Parts: sequence; C-alpha cells; structure tokens
Amino acid sequence: MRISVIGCGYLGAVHAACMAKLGHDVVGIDVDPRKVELLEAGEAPFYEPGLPELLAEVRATGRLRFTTDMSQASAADVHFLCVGTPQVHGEFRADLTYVESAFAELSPHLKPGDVVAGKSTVPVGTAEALAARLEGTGAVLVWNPEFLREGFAVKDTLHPDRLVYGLPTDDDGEPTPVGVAAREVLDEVYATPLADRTPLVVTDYATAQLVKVAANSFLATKISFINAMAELCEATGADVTRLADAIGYDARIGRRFLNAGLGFGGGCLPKDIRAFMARAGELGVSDALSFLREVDSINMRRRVRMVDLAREVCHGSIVGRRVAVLGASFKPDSDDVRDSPALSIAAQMQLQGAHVTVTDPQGIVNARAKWPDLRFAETALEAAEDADVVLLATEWAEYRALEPDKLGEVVAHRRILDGRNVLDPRAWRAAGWTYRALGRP
Ligand SMILES: NC(=O)C1=CN([C@@H]2O[C@H](COP(=O)(O)OP(=O)(O)OC[C@H]3O[C@@H](n4cnc5c(N)ncnc54)[C@H](O)[C@@H]3O)[C@@H](O)[C@H]2O)C=CC1
Ligand SMILES: O=C(O)[C@H]1O[C@H](OP(=O)(O)OP(=O)(O)OC[C@H]2O[C@@H](n3ccc(=O)[nH]c3=O)[C@H](O)[C@@H]2O)[C@H](O)[C@@H](O)[C@@H]1O
Repeated sequence: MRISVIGCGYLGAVHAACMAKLGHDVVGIDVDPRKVELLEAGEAPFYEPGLPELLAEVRATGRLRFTTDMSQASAADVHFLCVGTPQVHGEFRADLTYVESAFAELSPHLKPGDVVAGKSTVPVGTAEALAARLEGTGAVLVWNPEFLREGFAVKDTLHPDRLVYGLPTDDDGEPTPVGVAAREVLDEVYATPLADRTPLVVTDYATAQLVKVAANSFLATKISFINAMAELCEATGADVTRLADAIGYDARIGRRFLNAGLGFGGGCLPKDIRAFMARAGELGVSDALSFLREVDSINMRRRVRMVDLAREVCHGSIVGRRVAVLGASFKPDSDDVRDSPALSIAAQMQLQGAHVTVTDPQGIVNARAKWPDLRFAETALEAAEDADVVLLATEWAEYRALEPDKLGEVVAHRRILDGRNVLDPRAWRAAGWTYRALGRP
C-alpha cells in the first residue's frame, strides 16, 4: 500500500519505518525540518532501541522517505495521523492544535477512497468531528489507536498485542459501506500482524478512542495502587516488592506494572489521565473518573516523598548537600524526559538548596534543554563524585548493575536512595551503605 505518516515523533517515526518493513511504500511528513533531515539521512532523531537498524534496512529498499512537504501525501492512499496531543499548559485538557493543523494541511491532498487513520491519543469525540469535515470528499476516517511502549516501540508495532479499528457506523452500530471498505484497506495494511493472529477489535469511533485512554488509565491505576500499598508498607515496616510478588502470582492480578517506586511519568500516562478527566467533565460524567484524581495524587506524592527521604538520610536538610541523580529519562531505554519523575525530583532538590548532578545514558541532551540550570555528568561515577547521597531514579540496566564498593570509593557518604526498588538492600548495606527505598524496609 502507499502510506503517508503525518508527524514523525516517538510514535510516527517508528510507525513509518515499521510500515515500510511490512512492505508498504511510505512517506513520513513532519513540520520539523531537523527531524526530517535526520530521518532522510537514515538517523533516528531520538533514542529507541532497534530503530537505527530498522531505518537502515528499510531505507535501503527505497520504500521509506521523509519530507516537510505535505503535498507528497497526495501519492498515498492511507494517511496515519501521528502528531502530538500534549496537555494544555496549566489545564488538564489535551491540546488538539497539532491534530487540527495537520488535518487541515492534509485535507486538500486527499482523493476519493483515501483512508485517514487517526493514531494520536485524543479526547473521545475528536474522530466524529474530524469525520464530519471529510463529508463530500470521498475520503474516510478510521480511528486506529496505538499501544506501543517507548523502549519496545519497534517490537510493539511489528507484533502488536491487539489492533483496534474504529469505523464509521450506522444507527444500528454496524459499519457503513465506506466503513467496510476502509476496514479492507486497514486489513491490507496490517496483513502481516493479522496473519500472525493478532487479535483485532472492530468497533465504532467512540469505543476506539475510549479504548486507548481506558488502557492508559488502567495502567496508571495499577501503578498508583502499588504505590499506595508502598505508603502502607512504609508505615508498617512491610516490603512492597514482596507484596507485589505475592499478589502478582494471582493470575487475575498479574505481576506486570506492579513495580512501586517513583511512579509514572512520560509523554503519555500523566497527560492522558488528565485529559480523560477533563473530557469526562465536559460530558457531564466527571464522577465516573474521580478516582483518577487520586491516581494522579498518589503518583505525584511519590516525588515529594523522595525529596523528604533525601532530607531524612541527610539528617534533616539537603541545603548545600551534593546529590547525584542517576537517570533523567522517564523510563529506561528511552531518551524521553517529558514529565520525568527523575528530573522533577532533581529540580525540586536543586530548588531546595541541594547541589544536584544528573546523569543518564541517553537523556542528557533533552534534559539539559529542559532544565539548563541542573548540572550534568556523563557517567554514574562522575555524577557520584563526593556525593552526600545518590538517588537511583531511572532503572537503566547499568545502574542496576552498579557495584556498591566501586561507587562507594567516589562518594563522600555511602547513602543510596533506590527510587525504583531494583537494588539488593542486603548487598548495599553489607558494603556499608545506608539504603532507603519507598515502601521497603
Ligand atoms: N510516544 C508514545 O509512546 C506513544 C504516543 N502516542 C500518542 O501519539 C501522539 C504522538 O506522540 P509522540 O510521537 O510521542 O509525540 P512527538 O511530540 O514525539 O511527535 C509529534 C510530531 O508531530 C509533528 N507535527 C506537529 N504538527 C505537525 C503537522 N501539522 N504536520 C506534520 N507533523 C507535525 C511534530 O513536529 C513532532 O515531530 C500523541 O497523541 C501520543 O499521546 C500513542 C502511543 C504511544
Ligand atoms: O500511550 C502511550 O503513549 C503509551 O503509554 C505507555 O507507554 P510508555 O509511556 O512508553 O511507558 P510505560 O512502560 O507504560 O511506563 C510509563 C511510566 O510508568 C512507570 N512504571 C511502569 C511500570 C511499573 O510497574 N511501575 C512504574 O512506575 C515507568 O517508570 C514510566 O515512568 C503505555 O504502556 C503504552 O501502552 C502506551 O501506548
């Protein structure tokens, strides 16, 4: 198929490369000339494991190119909308400016029979409004939410755990004739994963849009649930990691996404639960999602509690103390620092008078752009030099593998805060470290 991908960020660049890998002819379109230039040169504009290799492979086939010129979309028959939907500054709702402008810029290049597939995460109702604007053009809108995780984006796109198509439907909820035709087009786009028996849910616009925010809300709730248990563990001397193991053995609960610690960040879970609450308010059903307010509060409390813990191990004050923060990205295997718990804690400690040095294997460039006043170091050992306290904030493999004695040689005081509950407390204590974590004795 001939495909255009509008918006080549963390989602779109990976989607474009994966569509080419599946055998399609793809043009990626972005308004950011720097991103396009890098992608055209075969380079990934951000860190995502496997993406550089995939770009090299598919660029060599000639099936993938990138441009800033929206008119190039006219050669494609399927158009994936992958632009950002960030949180409006100071409010909960999603900023749909980029969706609006991308859609307006794409529209003149559409022809009858074209399929526009929305992938961005949007408030329910957005697809219906966009579809109305296509009436009379012969092009059809489908909503095809994306569930990839950063760090696993290539694998998740090539081998998704499910596909969801939101199609135009009639009054009985059945796909309209153009909806049926659009479904056939999507089936061709996803022929390879469908042949691998990827579960497919075919539904209406509203359900497809809600599936996405419901999934992210559930994941956020699961994380905040275990972090609430961590608060109880802290009050009672219990161990939240053992608690998670034990409840996780119940297949109805499951162990995944029960890792307590600094909580969730990133460009998706935090803004998606807030936008969902805002949309529920507009729909007059805000009570239905009032629990998400608590999910958000529990999550944000983790960050405050970690600063308190730093104060506790530094005998009541972090003013003038040297703090090494290991991790800047919101999760390992990503350079994404959007709403990163690690950076938010680093910045809070700096504001409260600590001398903070942050390190990260991939996230320093983005972190420095966002927080230019923080100090940065290339390695954990450099960051920890003369530190009064070390905080493991993002569980990169290399930080999990740190040797207590080796790190102990460079610090001023052997105090470690395990923000992700990934270190072995016994090993660190045996090497003379004060070890503290959230919800673990
Ligand atoms: N990052 C992720 O892991 C996932 C993101 N999503 C959703 O996908 C959407 C995109 O997210 P990200 O890729 O993370 O955002 P991003 O900010 O990394 O990428 C968005 C891209 O769109 C481009 N853009 C903006 N306006 C444009 C226009 N008019 N024409 C062409 N390009 C334009 C920007 O320059 C940028 O490169 C969001 O709605 C997000 O919630 C969904 C699943 C996973
Ligand atoms: O909509 C999106 O953009 C994506 O959001 C998340 O993916 P992602 O943001 O890449 O990262 P996750 O792996 O979900 O982690 C999110 C945050 O939760 C934290 N987390 C995760 C798991 C856990 O047990 N505990 C925990 O604190 C991570 O450290 C990270 O800060 C979802 O997992 C994807 O399915 C979804 O497509």
